Amino acid sequence: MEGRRLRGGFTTTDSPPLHTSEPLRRTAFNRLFAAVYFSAILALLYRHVQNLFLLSTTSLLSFSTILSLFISDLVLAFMWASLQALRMSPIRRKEFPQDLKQIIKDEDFVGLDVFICTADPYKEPPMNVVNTALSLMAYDYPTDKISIYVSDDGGSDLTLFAFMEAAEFARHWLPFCREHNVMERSPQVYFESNYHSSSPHFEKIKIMYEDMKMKVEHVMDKGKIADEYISDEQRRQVFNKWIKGFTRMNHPTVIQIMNYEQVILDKKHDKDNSGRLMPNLIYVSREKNNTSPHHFKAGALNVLLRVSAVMTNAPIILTQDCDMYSNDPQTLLRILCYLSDPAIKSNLAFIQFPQRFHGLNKQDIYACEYKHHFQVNPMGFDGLKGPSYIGSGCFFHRRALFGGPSTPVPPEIPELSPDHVVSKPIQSQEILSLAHHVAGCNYENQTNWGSKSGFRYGSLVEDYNTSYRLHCEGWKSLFCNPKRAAFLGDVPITLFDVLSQNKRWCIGLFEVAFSKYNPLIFGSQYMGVLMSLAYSHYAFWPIWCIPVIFYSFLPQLALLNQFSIFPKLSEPWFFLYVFLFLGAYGQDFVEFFLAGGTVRRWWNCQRMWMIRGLSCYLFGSVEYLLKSIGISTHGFSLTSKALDDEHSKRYGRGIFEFRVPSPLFVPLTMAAIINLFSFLLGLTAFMRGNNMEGLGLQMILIGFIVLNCLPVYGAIALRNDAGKIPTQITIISTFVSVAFYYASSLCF
Ligand SMILES: O=c1ccn([C@@H]2O[C@H](COP(=O)(O)OP(=O)(O)O[C@H]3O[C@H](CO)[C@@H](O)[C@H](O)[C@H]3O)[C@@H](O)[C@H]2O)c(=O)[nH]1
Ligand SMILES: [Mn+2]
Repeated sequence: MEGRRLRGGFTTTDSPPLHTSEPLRRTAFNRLFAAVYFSAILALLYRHVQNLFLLSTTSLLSFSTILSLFISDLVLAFMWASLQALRMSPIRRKEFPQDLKQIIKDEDFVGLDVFICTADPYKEPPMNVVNTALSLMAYDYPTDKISIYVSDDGGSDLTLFAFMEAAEFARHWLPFCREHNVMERSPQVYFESNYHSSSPHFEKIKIMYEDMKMKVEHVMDKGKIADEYISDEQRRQVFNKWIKGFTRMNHPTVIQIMNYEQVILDKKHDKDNSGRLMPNLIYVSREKNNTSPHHFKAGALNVLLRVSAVMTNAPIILTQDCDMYSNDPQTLLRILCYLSDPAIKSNLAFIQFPQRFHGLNKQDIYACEYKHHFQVNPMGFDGLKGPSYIGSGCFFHRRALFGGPSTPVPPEIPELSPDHVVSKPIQSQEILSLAHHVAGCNYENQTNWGSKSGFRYGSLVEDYNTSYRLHCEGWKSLFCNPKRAAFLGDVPITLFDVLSQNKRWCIGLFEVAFSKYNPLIFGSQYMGVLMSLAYSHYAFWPIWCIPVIFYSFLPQLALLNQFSIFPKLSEPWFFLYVFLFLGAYGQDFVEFFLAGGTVRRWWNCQRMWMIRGLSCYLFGSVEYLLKSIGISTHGFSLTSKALDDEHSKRYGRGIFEFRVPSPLFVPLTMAAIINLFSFLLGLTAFMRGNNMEGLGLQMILIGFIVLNCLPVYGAIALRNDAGKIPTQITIISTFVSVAFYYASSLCF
């Protein structure tokens, strides 16, 4: 494959290619560097083993110190080695949607069912969810081929109300976008952008939008729908379903097909104000009760999979988080470039777009862009069997969710089969009652849902888990990363939210790592060594906490006791350490930079890696452990997408927001304190002219960590705003640090 430009998407020999792929130029370097770096790792491990067993003067203390460093370095080595799988054959793809029209006709465009998940109207404001839906409805695509399904796990009449209003607005918004060739199809983004249309329609549509927004926000403020907003008997009947005892965890199924003119039209699609057909818009809140497991987002997606099968059964499905609006109306044309290529279509499970975000601050202080995870590593996966699914911005072949390419798993009723043709209008009674039936909370009992078909259960990272299992079944996937982001979403803007989100991922990843489907053992039999290594890299993500914690405390406590644990500056081994450090950080930087990153953002990214190591990787591992012995039951802690003015301002200025008195911050605060004190002590010893040769490497490491902790010092001592580290966290951390110091001085 190397060196050759792969062309695909031909239907006749002289038509232009619809997509190409080429290997990244750095591939050869990556392989060479991996060989060199691997030798260096072996040398380091050799040194540890030698120290462990061959030194005659080994005391218990130095033995356990060396052992700790050895374990840490083994973990680092494993994480490094598994990552190399993604550096072996990365590729970059390009598609040419402008040539599509020459090859396929409008009527050949495939049907698309869009799934949008939302789960809490207060953490995920309905106006945002509505904007996401509107942006997707307004794709440049035959509108009658699109159906939007909204899953509301919050079971909220407020969200439903917002969608009823949105349906009204959509009748005007869609033709407006077409006529004015609007690029920003999320109305919120469009009206906020500096662009001002001279069209008389502009003011009119803006007023309509503001009017809708005002109504929805009013309803949100009041927490209920005022009578004056219930315009007719039909709406009243819908909202009457929210009777006393209807809670988000306990309620019957609500399925509401939006009709754009508030009259039921017995046909497949409604029309917009210019007479064009409108996409279907369907609100689904699945049945819930306190006794049946609902499997969080995976459960919600499986309900949509079934409800949509009964109603429209489009062969392509787009899964979308409620904050991820469409930023490019042409995205569907891009995916058609792949779908129309018979050479890749047959075993292609999904096409994944990267998650990209709006509203990141300039330096991305919490490294929420996840550039490696969402943009760099998927290219590495793409050169193997394809990227993993990341929950949003992913186009599935419906068929891929029903067994392997050559081993189909038929659903329990024929109406759910991917080949089933829907012949009745979606408003018909039979369709509606079947849809309610398949959305019931006991429907999945004794079926393959969540195990052999649909989105897979058993992990809080249902996305990772599902694609892993699909790849094991023999499916492939591909990564599509156009210059203009296809989707843009929200990022959490407080450190606590970021770390809680990461903690959930850690628990979910461990749930896969320590299941019978462990990617190293099970995965390697079905996907090959490289894919299995790549998936393992993520499955074992939380074990980063082992080296991060050891390296944040051990050399520091040793230095406080004048104890040397690394080679002297004059020894050749010193250069090995320097090479290993610079090599890993250097390569990481180059990849980040080549993917369009800045130096500051990279710096923050490596800082966040350290912070995560000292918080969520550790707490996630502990929580996973407690969960597996039945002590805690961790649910899906939703990431808040609601913006608070004061937070937003500080975030915009790049200031860390701690605020919450959470134990998550204790190890980090301790590391900051201990590193600072050991650094100061080392510095004074150096000024006094003590011989520091044996402690040189320790000082360099500590200096690096202190630099990384600068925002933490500010948040402990120099700030007075509400976002600083809460005083009790500082006090606890100081006490524990002092205790650590005393304990260490007894040992060293
Ligand atoms: O019981 C639930 C819980 C969550 N969600 C939805 O799942 C989506 C993701 O939740 P969010 O709180 O935004 O989590 P993130 O950590 O930001 O999401 C990332 O990680 C998740 C796995 O943990 C993936 O599902 C997401 O697609 C991916 O963007 C949202 O649309 C939620 O409404 C549900 O529908 N039901
Ligand atoms: Mn999210």
